[in-house]
Amino acid sequence: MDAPLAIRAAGLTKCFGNVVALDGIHLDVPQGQIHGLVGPNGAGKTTLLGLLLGLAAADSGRLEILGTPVARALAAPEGVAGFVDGPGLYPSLTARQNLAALAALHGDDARTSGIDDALDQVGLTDVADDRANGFSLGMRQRLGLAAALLARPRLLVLDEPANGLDPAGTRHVHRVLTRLAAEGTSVVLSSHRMDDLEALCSEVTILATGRVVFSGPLGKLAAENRELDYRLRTSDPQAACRLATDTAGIHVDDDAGARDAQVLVVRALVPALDELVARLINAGIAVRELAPVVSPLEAAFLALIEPQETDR
Ligand SMILES: Nc1ncnc2c1ncn2[C@@H]1O[C@H](COP(=O)(O)OP(=O)(O)OP(=O)(O)O)[C@@H](O)[C@H]1O
Repeated sequence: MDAPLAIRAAGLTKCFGNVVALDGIHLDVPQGQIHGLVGPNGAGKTTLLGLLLGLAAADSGRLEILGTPVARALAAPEGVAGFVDGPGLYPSLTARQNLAALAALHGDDARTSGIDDALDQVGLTDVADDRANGFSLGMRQRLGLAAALLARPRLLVLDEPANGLDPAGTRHVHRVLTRLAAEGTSVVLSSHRMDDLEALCSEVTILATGRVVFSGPLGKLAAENRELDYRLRTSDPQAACRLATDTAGIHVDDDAGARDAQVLVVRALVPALDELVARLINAGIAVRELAPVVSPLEAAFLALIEPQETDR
C-alpha cells in the first residue's frame, strides 16, 4: 500500500503584484520521504516552502498538509516545523538559551528536556553556551535545525539547509534528516547543491519560473538524460584518442585534449561509451579512469532548465 501523503498540493498559484511566483503547482510528498526542491534563482522554491510553513496563503489551488486542508489563516500547520530565509534566532542568546526560549514560548516541558539531544544531533554540543551572534552561517543553520527538531515534526520544511555547511556539518545534517525520514517524518528541502540532493532525496521536484518541469525519482531524471561528457584516462592516450574518433556515436572534445594530453573528454550516450571501452580493452589499452564530467543529475537538471531560461 502507498504511504499516506504528508503534502498534497494541486494547482497552487501565488502572485506578488505582477510577478507570478507559483503558477499551478502540483506536489505530492508521501510520509517518510525526503523530497528535494531545485530550480534557478527566482523559480519559486522559497515561496512554495513558505506556503507549507503557513507563512503565506496561496492565491488559488488546494493544499493539504498531514491530512488537513490548509485554511487561509496564517499559522504553521500542526506537526510542521522548519524555516525559510535562514532560521530566526536571538543573536545575544547562547545556542542553548535560544532553544530554551523557543521551548518556553511553546510552554512545552518535553521540548526543554530535548535540548541537549537536539544540540548533540546537529553537532553543536561544544558550542552550546556560546552566543549565536558569533556563529557562522553553517552553525546558525544547524541551530535552526535543532530548533525544528525540538518540535518533533511530522513534516520538516527547510530552505537551503546546506548553505554554509562544512563537511562535518553536512554529515550531521544528513544523518539527522535520514534518521527522521526513517522514523516517518517527511522532509522537504530546497538546495542548489546536486551532491546534497543525490545523497539525501529519493524524489525531486524541479521548478522553473513558478512551474513544475519535473517531479519524480532521481533515477528517472538521470535516465531521461541525453549525451554526457566523460573524462577518460588510459594507459595510451594517443591510441585511445584514435580509437574514440573511429567509434560511432563518440565525439572527442579536442579543446580538452589540448589542455591535458593525458585525459580524453568524450561526449556520448552510454551504449557508444560501452562500445568504446570494449574496443580499448581489445586493443590492450587499460582504462584507468572513466567518469562523467558533471553528475548525470546535474546534466539532466541543466538540460531541463535551459529551455525555460531562454524563454524568459
Ligand atoms: N515578498 C515578495 N514580494 C515581491 N516579489 C516576491 C516576493 N517573494 C518572492 N517574490 C518573487 O517571486 C519569485 C519567486 O521567488 P522565490 O524567492 O520563491 O524564488 P526561489 O526559487 O526561492 O529563488 P532563490 O533560489 O533565489 O532563493 C521571484 O521573482 C521573486 O522576486
